[in-house]
Amino acid sequence: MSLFLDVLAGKKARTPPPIWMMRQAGRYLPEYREVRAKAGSFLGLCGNPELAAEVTLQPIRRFDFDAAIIFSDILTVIMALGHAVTFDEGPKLPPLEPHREAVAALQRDPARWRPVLAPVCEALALARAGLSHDKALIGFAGAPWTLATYMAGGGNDEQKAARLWAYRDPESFDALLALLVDCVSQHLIWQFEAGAEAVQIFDSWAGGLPPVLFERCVVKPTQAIVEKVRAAVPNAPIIGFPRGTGLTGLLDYAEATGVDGLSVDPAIDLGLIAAAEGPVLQGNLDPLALVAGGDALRTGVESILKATKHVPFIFNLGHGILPTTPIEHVHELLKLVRGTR
Ligand SMILES: Cc1c2[nH]c(c1CCC(=O)O)Cc1[nH]c(c(CCC(=O)O)c1C)Cc1[nH]c(c(CCC(=O)O)c1C)Cc1[nH]c(c(C)c1CCC(=O)O)C2
Repeated sequence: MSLFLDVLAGKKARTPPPIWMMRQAGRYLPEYREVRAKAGSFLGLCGNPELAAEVTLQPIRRFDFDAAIIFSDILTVIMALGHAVTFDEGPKLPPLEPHREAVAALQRDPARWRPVLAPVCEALALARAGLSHDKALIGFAGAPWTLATYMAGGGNDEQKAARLWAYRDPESFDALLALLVDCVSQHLIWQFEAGAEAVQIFDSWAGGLPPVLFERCVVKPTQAIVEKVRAAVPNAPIIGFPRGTGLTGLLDYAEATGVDGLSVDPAIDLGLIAAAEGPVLQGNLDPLALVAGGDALRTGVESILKATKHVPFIFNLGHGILPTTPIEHVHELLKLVRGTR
């Protein structure tokens, strides 16, 4: 079994810990930029299984990370529901009308989701075939709340449109979340069937919600996904990443959803959360400390390793790697985490 899966199964602390990075296939790598140019567009790259598998493997070849994450995007699920998604310096979606009719018009037949999501599964099979057995392959999906924030009209604006919709018309917003729970669960199950050995659920906009909305829109839908996926794939290893929730939100989420792993954002004191009995921890270096390098990187890594010395732990960033990250800093990070290995 790979070091990553062994630790995620909660067996024990390992020194050095397994390491991978969110968004590890991306624009900071020249070989990624080359394939991306060949594909023509980001969505073209996501929809081409050979090229998607190739960029999935690039960071493993270059850095020998312990896990590969399949190259795709969380917004593919929205496309499977029949809602338009384009990318132009970030995602651009026409806002879904906050009414029952608009939700009812979305595609709810799994047979119609399948052709849109199949390239992800084909890429997973190709990537798994290209990985050695000591490396794990991670699938992923966006969480219903974060996907709904993009559908309602933008994520990075305190999620105003989605929050207003959730307050003003709870019935249709909950129907949207329920549909997203079904499609995300099915997508994750298909990914396991195609060769994923663990999955991560990205809830990038889980932070800043009042407790009632956090419970209703983040915790409950994620709990339902974990249940559905485990019903189809017994013991499926699942990592949750509810970003920006603070310590108590994170602990509530972990306990209620039953995820195996918790990806922790940079604002959380890992020492405090390591002291609480909970899921396997993953995280949480500030991506900007990796951009900066030097002392910021060294002290950041040291404090994370010290805080997690006695608990099962997976080293990662606290959010995705930034396109401006110097490649030498990633090598330096690996040296700091792995010593001379
Ligand atoms: C919110 C979100 C999205 N996508 C994702 C999230 C959740 C994580 C997070 O909070 O960052 C998740 C994601 N996006 C991508 C992956 C691939 C796997 C990985 O390496 O982690 C994953 C796991 C590729 C990508 N997704 C995107 C890129 C850049 C596209 C390019 O090559 O031009 C990549 C490599 C585009 C994307 N996709 C999305 C945005 C906001 C953007 C634009 C921002 C940006 O350009 O970095 C939506």
